[in-house]
Amino acid sequence: MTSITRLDIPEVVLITPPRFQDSRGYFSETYKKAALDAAGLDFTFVQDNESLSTTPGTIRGLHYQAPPFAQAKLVRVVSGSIFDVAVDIRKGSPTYGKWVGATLTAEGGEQLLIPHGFAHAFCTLTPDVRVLYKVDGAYSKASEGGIIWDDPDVAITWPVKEAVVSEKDAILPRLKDLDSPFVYS
Ligand SMILES: Cc1cn([C@H]2C[C@H](O)[C@@H](COP(=O)(O)OP(=O)(O)O[C@H]3O[C@H](C)C(=O)[C@H](O)[C@H]3O)O2)c(=O)[nH]c1=O
Repeated sequence: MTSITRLDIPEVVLITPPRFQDSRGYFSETYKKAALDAAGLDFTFVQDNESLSTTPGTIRGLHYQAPPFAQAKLVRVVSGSIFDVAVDIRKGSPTYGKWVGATLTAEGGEQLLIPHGFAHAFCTLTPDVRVLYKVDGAYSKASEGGIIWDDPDVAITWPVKEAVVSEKDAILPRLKDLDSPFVYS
């Protein structure tokens, strides 16, 4: 049975599909639309992404795409482990600016479902981390936005003090300087 747990911001959901172990290893249905639909998680994913981060302490994000190119994401790890984070950036939300996170591991097969209206980032905890994630909207570079990973107002408790980030991510704005394109409803 797939384990489905809503986090403290309940729109963000931790999903752990079962693994069927035998003497060869294991088998797992890593994505099953019917299982998510049965839990009221109605998403139609249109693109699969993969990233490799070689150095522990790499942080990718905090990123989002603005509507009409907003992306929900279903994130999992196939090698290593990450601390995965979602920040609520829906104007008017009771949890605006708040974050939730979960540790996702290749060993455990945990997945995080992040809906529209959230900025997403992860920090790698091991070398050579491969992250796979489904998105329900195609890539739109022109629609990309973000928040700096160590925004003191968001105050994410990252497992690292110094991070490896891209040049693009190093100059992302603070939440207080962002006019979020998302509205809570
Ligand atoms: C996201 C994306 C990127 N690209 C190209 C654009 C660049 O030439 C190259 C690296 O892109 P970027 O530096 O934005 O990759 P990440 O820093 O891993 O960005 C991702 O990191 C955080 C965790 C996210 O949640 C988003 O999915 C995404 O923003 O891949 C594509 O061709 N298609 C895509 O969907």
